[in-house]
Amino acid sequence: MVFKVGLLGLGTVGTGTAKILLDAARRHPLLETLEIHKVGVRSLDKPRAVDLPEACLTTDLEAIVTDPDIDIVVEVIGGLEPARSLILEAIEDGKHVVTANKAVISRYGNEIAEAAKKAGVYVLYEAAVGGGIPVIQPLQQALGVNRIETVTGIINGTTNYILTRMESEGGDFAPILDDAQKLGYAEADPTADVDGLDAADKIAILASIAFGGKIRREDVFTEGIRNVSASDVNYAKTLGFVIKLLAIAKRNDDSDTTIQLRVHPTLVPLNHPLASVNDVNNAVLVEGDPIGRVMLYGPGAGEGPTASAIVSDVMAIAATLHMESPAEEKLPNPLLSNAYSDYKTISPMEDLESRFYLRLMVKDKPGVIGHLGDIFGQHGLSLESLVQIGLQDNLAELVIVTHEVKEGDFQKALEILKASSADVDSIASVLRVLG
Ligand SMILES: NC(=O)C1=CN([C@@H]2O[C@H](COP(=O)(O)OP(=O)(O)OC[C@H]3O[C@@H](n4cnc5c(N)ncnc54)[C@H](OP(=O)(O)O)[C@@H]3O)[C@@H](O)[C@H]2O)C=CC1
Ligand SMILES: N[C@@H](CC=O)C(=O)O
Ligand code: NA
Repeated sequence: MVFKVGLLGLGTVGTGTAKILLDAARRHPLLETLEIHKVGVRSLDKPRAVDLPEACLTTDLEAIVTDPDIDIVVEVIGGLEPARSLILEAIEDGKHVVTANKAVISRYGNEIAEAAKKAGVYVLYEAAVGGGIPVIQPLQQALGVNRIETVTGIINGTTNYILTRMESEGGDFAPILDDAQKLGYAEADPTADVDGLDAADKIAILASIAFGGKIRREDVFTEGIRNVSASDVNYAKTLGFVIKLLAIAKRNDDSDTTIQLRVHPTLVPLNHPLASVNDVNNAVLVEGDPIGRVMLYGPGAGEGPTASAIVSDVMAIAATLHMESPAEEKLPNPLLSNAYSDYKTISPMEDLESRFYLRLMVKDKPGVIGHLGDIFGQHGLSLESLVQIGLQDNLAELVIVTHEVKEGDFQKALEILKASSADVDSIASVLRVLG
């Protein structure tokens, strides 16, 4: 069974989406059931970073959303129009829709949801918030049993990238914004990022899901980062804070219907979990009852991460189509069942490479360190650092960190060390070092 995808847009996100769909190997087997049928763009002459049959490309986007062969429409052209109308037309034509368009979903999500319900199709938008981080689906499903109290997010990659570089390099945001645009993080009009509008779109979407109600987009209090200067960033640092553009949705304690909803630059204490979310990364901190705090963290923008979210939504729809197809009727949902036929081969531990931390007590006499060095050298083991920590009862405590070495070679060297009783009194501890 093959499901056909109509892709509207082949810019940053569209290109990433096409790359995944054209290279399904070693991904979820459902991706093998998906095929790009048509791709809608504005200009046919632009060079493209993906190889698609020329006949695939068209500037006639209406023809894609009404093409009877297409099952799923992916909208990644951005902007309000014609994106909104194309989504509605696709729905009316009985197609499922996947979109990354937070501007459209935050403003017209209710109209779109009504139309989708009437037509009996799905509209999914995981890519619209937090780029590649699964945020929408966890809020709807895995965290759905919780009574959500607060959703606090760093949900604009461009401004987080700018603020992080302002903090690490000093300087104002204009030249750094140029880099964010080149990296494909920023919106076509980066005002939406810098002035907090993009984050406001996203928190409106999250609040609606977290608190189970419609949100009027214009109700989100919004302040961007334009007025945050290099001096503010520096003073904040001196006081033990970092400045982040936070989007906050909070249920008022005494109310089931009233919530707070705002986006503004905020001084975040350095020990807060959101303080270490840097560069283009986003994070959404969810506080709920009974789960407590959960933080969803990862790349919030860019070609690959955003495409990952798009294709995961397409795959979720393919799973439902798969179950509805007459040949497969009564099969379980392929996303909820694991039926693997082959075992994976696990590499033997002795072949794995890692760095090691070693603490040992050695005799305090000349030539010991040279002898240890010989043993390590014979096993291809080079040292990153060696520190003598202290001396007591004629024993010196040495702490060693090795460079990467095969586990098997390290263990052989360790056996010889243990047996070198003339030099080594005892091995106090051996730990593996990450990275
Ligand atoms: N970039 C990112 O990191 C993220 C983006 N998003 C969202 O994804 C969507 C797409 O963003 P992005 O890929 O960055 O945008 P780009 O500007 O890179 O790409 C837009 C694409 O849509 C096509 N297009 C635009 N308008 C029309 C039109 N009227 N008719 C036909 N084709 C059109 C363009 O065609 P052509 O190539 O011919 O110019 C281009 O291929 C937006 O909604 C954005 O908010 C969400 C998360 C992250
Ligand atoms: N411009 C947005 C792109 C993803 O939504 C951002 O910078 O986060
Ligand atoms: Na996401």
